[in-house]
Amino acid sequence: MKLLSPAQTRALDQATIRAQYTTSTALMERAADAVTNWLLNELLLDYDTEIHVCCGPGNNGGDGLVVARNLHRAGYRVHLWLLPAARHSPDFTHQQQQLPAGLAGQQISPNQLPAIAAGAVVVDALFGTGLSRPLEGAAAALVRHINDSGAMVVAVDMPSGLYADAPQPADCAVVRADFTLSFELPKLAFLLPQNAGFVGDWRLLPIGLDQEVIHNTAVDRFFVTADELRGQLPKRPKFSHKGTFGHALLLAGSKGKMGAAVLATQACLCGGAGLVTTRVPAAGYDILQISAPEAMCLTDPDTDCITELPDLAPYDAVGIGPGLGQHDDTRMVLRQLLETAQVPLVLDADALNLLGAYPDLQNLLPPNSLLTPHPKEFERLVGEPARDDYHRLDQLRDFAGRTRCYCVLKGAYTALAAPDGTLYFNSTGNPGMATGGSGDVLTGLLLALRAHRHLSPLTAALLGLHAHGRAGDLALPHTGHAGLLASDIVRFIGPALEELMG
Ligand SMILES: NC(=O)C1=CN([C@@H]2O[C@H](COP(=O)(O)OP(=O)(O)OC[C@H]3O[C@@H](n4cnc5c(N)ncnc54)[C@H](OP(=O)(O)O)[C@@H]3O)[C@@H](O)[C@H]2O)[C@H](O)CC1
Ligand SMILES: [K+]
Repeated sequence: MKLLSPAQTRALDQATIRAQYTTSTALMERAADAVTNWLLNELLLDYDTEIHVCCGPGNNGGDGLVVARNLHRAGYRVHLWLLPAARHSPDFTHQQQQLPAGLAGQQISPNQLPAIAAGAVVVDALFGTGLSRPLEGAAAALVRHINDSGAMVVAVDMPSGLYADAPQPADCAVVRADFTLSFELPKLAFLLPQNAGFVGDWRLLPIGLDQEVIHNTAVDRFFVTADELRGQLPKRPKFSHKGTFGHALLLAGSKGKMGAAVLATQACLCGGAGLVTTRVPAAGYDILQISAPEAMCLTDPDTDCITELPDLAPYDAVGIGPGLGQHDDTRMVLRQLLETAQVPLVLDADALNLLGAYPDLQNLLPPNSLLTPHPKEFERLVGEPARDDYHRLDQLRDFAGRTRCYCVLKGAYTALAAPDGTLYFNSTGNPGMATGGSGDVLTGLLLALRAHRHLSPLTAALLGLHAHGRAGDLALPHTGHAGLLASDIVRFIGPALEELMG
């Protein structure tokens, strides 16, 4: 799915109106009907609940007027509150004229705010994608009042006060919604941790916006759904053999962190690599052979860390990092790998920390390498803390462009930046996956997909990120959030990949 800017969203509305020979009022009614239906069918409003619909001066407010009218007609207890404004949008004015006699909107002011009981529902239709500056005066006072009320808050399109794709100054008033009901496509703001408390759970309501226009709108950021990935993992041909799916080499493990090597190895096996060889320090030999008998084990001469790079000739892809440690000799192995590798690389954990501590190594990164930092590792990699989540995305793009690599930023809605600066956000996963070893599993899975001979670097990365989160989602009913372990993710990699197969 494309993540459009507010200007692109406006253009899409207009194009839809032209393409479908409809009017902006009719489109507004579609949007408002979708919100009304969601409130009735998903929130299961009951007739005793007090519903406060708060409307701003633009089309977001217009949506609210129609929702209020719909609910009033259906017999619900609706209170309608309007913000004072010098100008209203034409559609707002039109909808205001359509209000039934029993539903008069009352204007609020900073000293006259509505009484909102904790058991009430607030429909926030103050501002949507047309927000042009931070909220002040009556709007800010009403938003703070709503946030303090304890009522259930449902935001129409956007939580009011939040920008769709840019940071707002600290301390400005933003609605803290329980649910945000957005039309057709998500907004970038919904995917960033700093906005989670404002957006709440978000849902997309289809309103029949023109698909051809969406298709023709150029964007450089996407929210990647299962529908878009399904079929992209080639089916295994009947006469395939283990050589068909590549031979992966993993360099992982150090004293006390051999489990990371095990998890990444298991994930690589479950990710479908034809053969997996794992290089571990000598002390890891028994551990790996017992816990991953399907993999081959190459031991390093050193007991506790990796000090020598094996011959790379047999391998189709190399992964390095899980549990690796940052010993000087290990760093030399990393340098040698970056200098000599002719096959795809996946770099994680301590390999990234070494790249951060010795930035000259970054110049050696072969193009199309895949790096998988979490935000702290990413900060070490770029050597500068991000001002906010938007700035971090800029840094991610810059890094991918500068190194000509694919760089992941792990988290809820894990982001991937491609060398051309395009951003892709993953749609799967759950908070139970924030657990030790989860990243090692991702590395192993991505390594398997990079060893696959028929996947582009981008497709391999997107499939891997999706399948990793989906495996966690499939494990969740069996484990619960707290009980979800990295090894549970491994168990469900196979079923998650099966869903994506052509
Ligand atoms: N396809 C769709 O997504 C559809 C969306 N719809 C709904 O329309 C809104 C967008 O409507 P728009 O009128 O463009 O914008 P808003 O309603 O968000 O607000 C614009 C008005 O608010 C004023 N404004 C902006 N910022 C502030 C502020 N901080 N304080 C006070 N007033 C503010 C703005 O005035 P300007 O001075 O900036 O001109 C406008 O008057 C979208 O979010 C959906 O809810 C359609 O209904 C259907 C299709
Ligand atoms: K809103």
